[in-house]
Amino acid sequence: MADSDGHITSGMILIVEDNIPFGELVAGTLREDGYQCHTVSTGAAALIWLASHPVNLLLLDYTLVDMTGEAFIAAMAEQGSQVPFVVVTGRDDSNLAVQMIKQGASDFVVKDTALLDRLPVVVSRTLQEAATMQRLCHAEQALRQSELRLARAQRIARIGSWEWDLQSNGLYFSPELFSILGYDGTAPPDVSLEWFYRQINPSDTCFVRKALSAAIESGRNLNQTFRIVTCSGEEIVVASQAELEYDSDGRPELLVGTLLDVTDRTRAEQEIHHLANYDTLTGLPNRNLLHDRLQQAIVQAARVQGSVGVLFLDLDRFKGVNELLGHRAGDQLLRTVAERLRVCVRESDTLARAGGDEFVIILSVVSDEDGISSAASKILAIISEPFVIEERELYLTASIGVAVYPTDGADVQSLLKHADLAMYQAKDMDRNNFQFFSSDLNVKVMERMVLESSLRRALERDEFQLLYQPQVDVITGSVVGFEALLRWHHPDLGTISPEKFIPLAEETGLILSIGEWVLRTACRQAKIWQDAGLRPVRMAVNLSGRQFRMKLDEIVAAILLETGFDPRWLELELTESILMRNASDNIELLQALTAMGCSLSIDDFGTGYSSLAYLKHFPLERLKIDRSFVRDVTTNPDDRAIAKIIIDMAHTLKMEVTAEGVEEREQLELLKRYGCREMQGFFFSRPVPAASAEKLLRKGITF
Ligand SMILES: Nc1nc2c(ncn2[C@@H]2O[C@@H]3COP(=O)(O)O[C@H]4[C@@H](O)[C@H](n5cnc6c(=O)[nH]c(N)nc65)O[C@@H]4COP(=O)(O)O[C@H]3[C@H]2O)c(=O)[nH]1
Repeated sequence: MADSDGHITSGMILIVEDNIPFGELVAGTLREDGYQCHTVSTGAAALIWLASHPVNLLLLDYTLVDMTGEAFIAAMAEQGSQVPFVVVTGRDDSNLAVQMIKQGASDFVVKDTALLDRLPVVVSRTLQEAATMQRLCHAEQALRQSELRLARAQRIARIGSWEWDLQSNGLYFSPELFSILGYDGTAPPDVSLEWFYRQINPSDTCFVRKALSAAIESGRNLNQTFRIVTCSGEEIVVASQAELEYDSDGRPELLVGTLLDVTDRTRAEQEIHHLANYDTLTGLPNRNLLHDRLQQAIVQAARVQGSVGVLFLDLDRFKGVNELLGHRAGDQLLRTVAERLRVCVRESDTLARAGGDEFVIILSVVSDEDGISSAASKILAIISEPFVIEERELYLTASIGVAVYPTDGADVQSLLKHADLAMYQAKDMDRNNFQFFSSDLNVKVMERMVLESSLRRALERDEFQLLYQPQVDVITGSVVGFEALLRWHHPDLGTISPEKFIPLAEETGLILSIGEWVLRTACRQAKIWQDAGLRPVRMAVNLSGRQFRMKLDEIVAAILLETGFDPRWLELELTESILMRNASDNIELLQALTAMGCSLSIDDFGTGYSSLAYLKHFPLERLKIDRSFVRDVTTNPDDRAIAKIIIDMAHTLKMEVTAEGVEEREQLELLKRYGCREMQGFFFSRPVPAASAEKLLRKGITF
């Protein structure tokens, strides 16, 4: 506690005085001022009291009966007591005073007539000084601790720190910074700025110098990454950040910075960049980088009104080589082809592997078609030279399609597509030749050919993805199932809708392998969710007509076995037309599927020509009302009537019913009133990737 003048007027004072009446007199005076006091008459009693009580100040009579003042002070220090003390002595002896202060006394008072008047001031001042000392001590301790913590954190994070005193040009490096520079066991040198510049990779020195000057001139923070050669000769990459501090006149005084070893991170970034942009087999740019380079070439050509030639090369009958000699030989052949092609292109051109046995060459800024023709002829000639693979001589040819910017396309996509189309024409013309794209080509036929050829490769290139659209019980509000919907991410054409490629997949028979992939992926995903402890829900998978005819039950059984998915959660969606085609033959297959435990539903119900009489012969569990009826159900009386009939009919046949394509609350309310309990549509959620579908399943859908 302090009085109005700021004097400390509380605390426990131990008075050591062999003259007991005098000791009590002193205690009484100090008590009047608010202190607590305890009086002892010997040094030994004082030491015992000190050891067991909190004491803020000691008033020590220098001449004790049992020991000298000097011996008492030594004993006090020995027992670890740091209580401040004021010495009271009968003599006014300045030598003694100095000696006492040297021994640690805070003050010195003479036992004379004015003592009792002076004592409260001396006590208060001593307590105040002691409190200040204690605060200082704590602050120093905290500072030391925080410095230690910072040093530890810097050591763990491998962050070095530095300071450059701009006025004296002195440089300070932290121990961690020396350690980054390789001076771990060795003595660090006397650092100077010039010495530091010599540690930097010479190619980077210039910009580091410039960056430091710029930071000082502009006052902006420094943020630079550069290479350093450590004292063991190893090259590392470091990132340095610094900021300027100013003196009281506002002049730059200090540049304070950190330095971090980012070698591992930089290498990982370079590796990721390489993996994302280069083909691992041949080391050539991949499609990703090809797109970037073509874009750059277009921009450059546009600037000078020049042209760009895009050559799309496909090896003829490469598949046969692969099958005959195996994949290892196939890979070796592709690497050799890449090496040969590399020789044919200039530094400014780009040679990329577009996937499989396809390569693309960008001839940037070409003058005319003759230049492109001679490049293409050179390529064909170099490919037709014999290859020796695994001690076998092989002969290969290639077909090349050419598209030219700007005549055949103004952007990356159309140029690649047209070069691809022209390549198909070259293949048609008995291979081993090149063709320029011509807009007279039957584009529709060609486009189909391109689509078909890339569809053939889509599975092996992992270009398919399943999205999942939730099916919701509108009474309870919970997700009761998902419909798996297929997407094709074409590398050039972007995402292609299933409505566009499923018919083609059907015609070409590719739907069998694609459909199997869909079934396997959907079952595997649903099993992953179940294994993760999520509530089991239905997984609905679309089937196409062609799949329906090909031993579907065996395929489904094999996939269920492989994935371990319980068939009672699998629903197979068939369209009306599939069902009604060879209706009687289908019944057997449908029965085999339901015997396995799967359920069946009719998709897009209402759009086909289902015979109601027949419907009841099929082991169907669910009807899905087509979204074309749902769309206008609130406005079109006919659609409303159809929707109502379908719902009633489903119930009569003891079937479940799901409305598809619900986009608005009004549609939901109306269909719910008609007795439709399960719905699906954008109103609840669009089809989403697996991770988002999982979130919907965990958190539910609010509507
Ligand atoms: N306007 C509107 N549309 C909605 C709404 N809710 C859902 N849809 C869309 O409606 C389609 C429902 O699938 P579907 O009738 O089986 O129709 C499917 C199905 O017949 C076929 N399909 C999709 N995936 C596969 C598959 O894996 N195999 C087979 N064979 N066919 C598939 O492609 C069709 C189209 O599929 P998607 O483009 O994914 O289109 C999906 C879905 O995105 C909505 O509220 N409004």
